[in-house]
Amino acid sequence: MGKQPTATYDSAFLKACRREPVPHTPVWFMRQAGRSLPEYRKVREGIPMLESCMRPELVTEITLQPVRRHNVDAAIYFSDIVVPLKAIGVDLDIKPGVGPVVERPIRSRADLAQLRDLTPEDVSYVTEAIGMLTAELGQTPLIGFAGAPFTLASYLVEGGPSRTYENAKAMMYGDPELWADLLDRLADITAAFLKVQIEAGASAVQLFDSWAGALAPADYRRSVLPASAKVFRAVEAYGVPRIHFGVGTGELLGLMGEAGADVVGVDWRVPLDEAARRVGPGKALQGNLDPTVLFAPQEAVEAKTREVLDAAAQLEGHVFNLGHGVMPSTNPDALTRLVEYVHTRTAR
Ligand SMILES: Cc1c2[nH]c(c1CCC(=O)O)Cc1[nH]c(c(CCC(=O)O)c1C)Cc1[nH]c(c(CCC(=O)O)c1C)Cc1[nH]c(c(C)c1CCC(=O)O)C2
Repeated sequence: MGKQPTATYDSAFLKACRREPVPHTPVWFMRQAGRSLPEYRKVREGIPMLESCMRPELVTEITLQPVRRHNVDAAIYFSDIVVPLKAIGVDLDIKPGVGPVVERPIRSRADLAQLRDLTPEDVSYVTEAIGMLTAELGQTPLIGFAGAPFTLASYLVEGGPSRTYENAKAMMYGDPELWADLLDRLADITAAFLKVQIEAGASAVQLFDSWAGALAPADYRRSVLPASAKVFRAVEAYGVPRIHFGVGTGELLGLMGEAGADVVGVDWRVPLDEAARRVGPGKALQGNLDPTVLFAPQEAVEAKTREVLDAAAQLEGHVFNLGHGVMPSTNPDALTRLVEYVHTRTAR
């Protein structure tokens, strides 16, 4: 990775991603901004989710809220995986309590016409917000992110959230050429969206392939990995760490690393020492406390956290996180205490 002469270069988070020695294990949480915070619910009142993603001042405030409150080692840009799709004109919305809903699902070759390339002008509010954010964040790194081609395709083909991905998988098995073209187009959009964030000042990027765990390894390798690898290759030259995360991906961890990640995110189902064996050398790991542990008393949270840290003891690089996003009903004080506990316990 190239050396970046930036204020964030020597942060514990970026050092851990680069597998260098750290003063303490860095911590951040997926979905650290959002409904678990009363200050978030207050500023979002009456503003639809997608609209709030397009207001740079609001994005800046929401992104900073968990950094102020929890003393986490990184901020994650407040947005959503469907923002770049909305920006190129796909008719979709985020329905409260449901998730992304697409007006005209992509089921045929003609439907691909909904997807054109993304230009920086389509998301000028992202460039503006990241400029404001990095000025405020100083030495705290900002993580940019995007949805991976498969997870985006799952919403576009199904038309909304799904448990089975039956339409997406039917296309993948039944019309592999259309599927490959769809994922390739999504790879270009995703890569362009990550480039905008890196050029605006993001210090790292995370590719969320949240639902890839629904796939068998052979299908992932054949029908999904090439598109995700294209995304990682497209941003390689920037030299910023690339994190690759999915849920239920125990059987895919090696392949998710192979796709081109520097850091592989692990959910709570596979202990980190076993995950390291599956991923192989040369990559850091991120994770992996079960987010529901935060509903248990502090002693139980600490005991489960020690299990994670013990399993991580021999890793080349470890970024502490939950195994998936913070649940909206989580007590935010439990998160603040968790950051403090990990920092104290791992201080070197
Ligand atoms: C699959 C996925 C989506 N969006 C995202 C993913 C991948 C991450 C994951 O695996 O959880 C990514 C995402 N979405 C959001 C963030 C915020 C950044 C952060 O982590 O703090 C991130 C990283 C904000 C959001 N994205 C969404 C919210 C809730 C909307 C609100 O606050 O009104 C937030 C804060 C909406 C959304 N958007 C999506 C879902 C499933 C939902 C939840 C629907 C609901 O329960 O209401 C799609």
